[in-house]
Amino acid sequence: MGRGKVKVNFLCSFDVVAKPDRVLQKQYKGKGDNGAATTTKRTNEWGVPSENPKFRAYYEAQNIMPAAEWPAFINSMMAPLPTTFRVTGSRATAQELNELIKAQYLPSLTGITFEDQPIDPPKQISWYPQGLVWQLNLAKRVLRKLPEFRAFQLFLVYETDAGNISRQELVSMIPPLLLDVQPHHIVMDMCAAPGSKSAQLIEALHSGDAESIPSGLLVANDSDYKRTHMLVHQAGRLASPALMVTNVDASHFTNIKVPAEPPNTGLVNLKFDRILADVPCTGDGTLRKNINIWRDWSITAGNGMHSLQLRILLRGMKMLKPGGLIAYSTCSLNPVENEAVLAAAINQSSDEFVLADVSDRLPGLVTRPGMSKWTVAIDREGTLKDTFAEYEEAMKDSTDTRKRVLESCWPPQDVGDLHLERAMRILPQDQDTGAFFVALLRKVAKTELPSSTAQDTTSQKRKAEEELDGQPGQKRAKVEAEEEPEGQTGGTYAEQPFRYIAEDNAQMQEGLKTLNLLPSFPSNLLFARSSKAESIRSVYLTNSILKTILQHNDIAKIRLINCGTKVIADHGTPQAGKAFRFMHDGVSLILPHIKPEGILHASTANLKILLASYNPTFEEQEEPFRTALRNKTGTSYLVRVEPTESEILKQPFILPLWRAAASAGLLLDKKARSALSLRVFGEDVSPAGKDQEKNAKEKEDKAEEADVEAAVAVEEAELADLELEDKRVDIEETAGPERGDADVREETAGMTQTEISQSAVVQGSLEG
Ligand SMILES: C[S@@+](CC[C@H](N)C(=O)[O-])C[C@H]1O[C@@H](n2cnc3c(N)ncnc32)[C@H](O)[C@@H]1O
Repeated sequence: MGRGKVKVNFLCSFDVVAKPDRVLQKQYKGKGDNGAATTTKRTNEWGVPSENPKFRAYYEAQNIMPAAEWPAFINSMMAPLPTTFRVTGSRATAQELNELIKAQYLPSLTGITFEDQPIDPPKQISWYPQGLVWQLNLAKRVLRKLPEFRAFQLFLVYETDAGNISRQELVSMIPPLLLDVQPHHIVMDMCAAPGSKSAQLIEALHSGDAESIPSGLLVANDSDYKRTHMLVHQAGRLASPALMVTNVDASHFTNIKVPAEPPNTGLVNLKFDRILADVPCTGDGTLRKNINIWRDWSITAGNGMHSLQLRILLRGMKMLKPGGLIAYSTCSLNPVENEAVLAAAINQSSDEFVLADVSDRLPGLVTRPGMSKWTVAIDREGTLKDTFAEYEEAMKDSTDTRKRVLESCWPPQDVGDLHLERAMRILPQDQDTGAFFVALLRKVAKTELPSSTAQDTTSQKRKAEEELDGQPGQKRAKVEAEEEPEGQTGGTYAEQPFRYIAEDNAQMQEGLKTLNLLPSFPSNLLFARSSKAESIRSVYLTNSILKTILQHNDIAKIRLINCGTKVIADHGTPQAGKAFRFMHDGVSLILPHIKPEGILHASTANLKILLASYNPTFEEQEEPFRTALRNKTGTSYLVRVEPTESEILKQPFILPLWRAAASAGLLLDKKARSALSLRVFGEDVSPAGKDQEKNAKEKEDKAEEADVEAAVAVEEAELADLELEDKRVDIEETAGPERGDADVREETAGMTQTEISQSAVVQGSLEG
């Protein structure tokens, strides 16, 4: 149901239903921090009412925290969320950027005050590995007024645009960390868009040697077609030959086929080492940024999400290898979307799954244990039932044929055995974050299973499947269908084909020769996206498992949207023939396979010239780079710059270069160019940066002109006033004092000339 359609009158009183039903029966008047009733409506900084009586009553009934903590909880939920950002990329470059933040920006952001209040500098998050995450808690209004913070903000914007920094909610960073992904892991992100967690998972896959291609894989899936394209954009920043993006309903994720391990033959279903099920949810943990939830929150919405969440988790569990890990997470506080889903999934899994104890994994992160007791709202009025039996009893005479609440929404009888306390709920007041829920399930190896388990579970499983389907008669067919689910999304699949390029393809061979690539370059792993085999424009590189998958699966069935990294593109013309050039995204993949003559060496002075204009001539460059450029005959090279003068920047920059007859330019998009310039030279020397500066200068000049005009206007007005005063003096001498120039002078005392001018302009515009 779209959020916009939820209609909740949050000032209504709840119906009082006769006992023994427990009903949320408060006539809500709002509660002050001391719990006393008050009629004041809370509003947050946006002026939006930020209390919802049903929300509070429901969660008070759930006991999600001790009653004494409600004031702190509500206060946190009403406050704007601090900005958190994560330094991304390969280990060495991320560490370097982090050092830059510490050495170059942090000192200037420390010890600052605003209106006599101390301003906190960005804070490094202790529990995030290598300290790569920072939290900044500063109102925009204040930020705008502090030049040091504005400079830092500019740096963040540039590096974010260039894909080196990712703004991401702090709590959302937890599930990928718990999964502990290694470069050889086969990983799936079932509900991946917009992709911040996928980006973390890709980084983990690439956590080995920066230049080596991971042997593992990330399948990043989302059922929403448009959102998969957001995902491509986000993951594209961390372009990986081990990434594929798909667009299916995760609860029916189609089995991906791969050849069986020898000596077996034929195809088998690909099984995963790690799966993330960051499922769709009601999202009430995101109240701090999605303020409309205060108004739209519905007491039964969680029940509505439960079934899909459970089906997605169960499908993930089925695709996991024994010994593998699956993280389940939501940004909802509701136990029906959290503990209830976990309990039902564990109980339907033949003792194959256990909740992992991850309490010591992220030292410093404050979490609350998962709950083993909760209650379920069975109608919009907020009638609560503690057990399914009570619910059935209440419903026995009901003629209401609408969808019933599933039994799995309630705690199961064996809830005490499931170790739900190992799940983690994160509350906003603990570390100034959004609210979140996460748990890690481990699929036990077959050898760990008790022998009796297999039989007991078939009947349990049937019952659960029957419940999820809602129609006992249809149970069989559905169970069979689940063995070989069809990917479902609705909508046709009309993506360009993914066509691997034959190794003897003459165009490709010719093109590769001009690029100075070594025979070790995996040209067998290159594909082009086009319906015609002969049309090769953009060339993508994948790893071998991705190639195997593409060769053995119907890509329309897995609804493949994107995969691999664009490494080379053709910029030739039909007349001149192919002219391949390197793409920035693929440089680290090319580097191990390029001959020394394919790399040009440049100084930071050369780099500055390359950044400052798109195609500087050879003549503009300093030696020895100028001669090196002159002596080359090809068009596509990598340029290596050692930032030797820098204390912090130690990693060489390797950038793609296009060499024309008398000029050579970097193949970098505007944003990457600006970010690199700011990072190395402390200013944006790029053409875009200059334009921006020019625009800013023009604005300043205009403002100055306006100031001058206004000053002239003030002078003229003053002259007029003087004339007036002269006249007034004449009159006063006969008629006594009036509000005159002295009052104006008093009002403007202490104002600068510009302020006076501005006040004149404002005054003018008000009047005029
Ligand atoms: C909580 S968001 C995921 C956020 C994402 N993991 C991230 O960190 O950027 C849930 C996602 O699930 C997707 N979704 C909803 N129903 C789905 C389904 N049946 N199968 C797969 N994805 C689904 C939504 O389109 C949405 O993008």
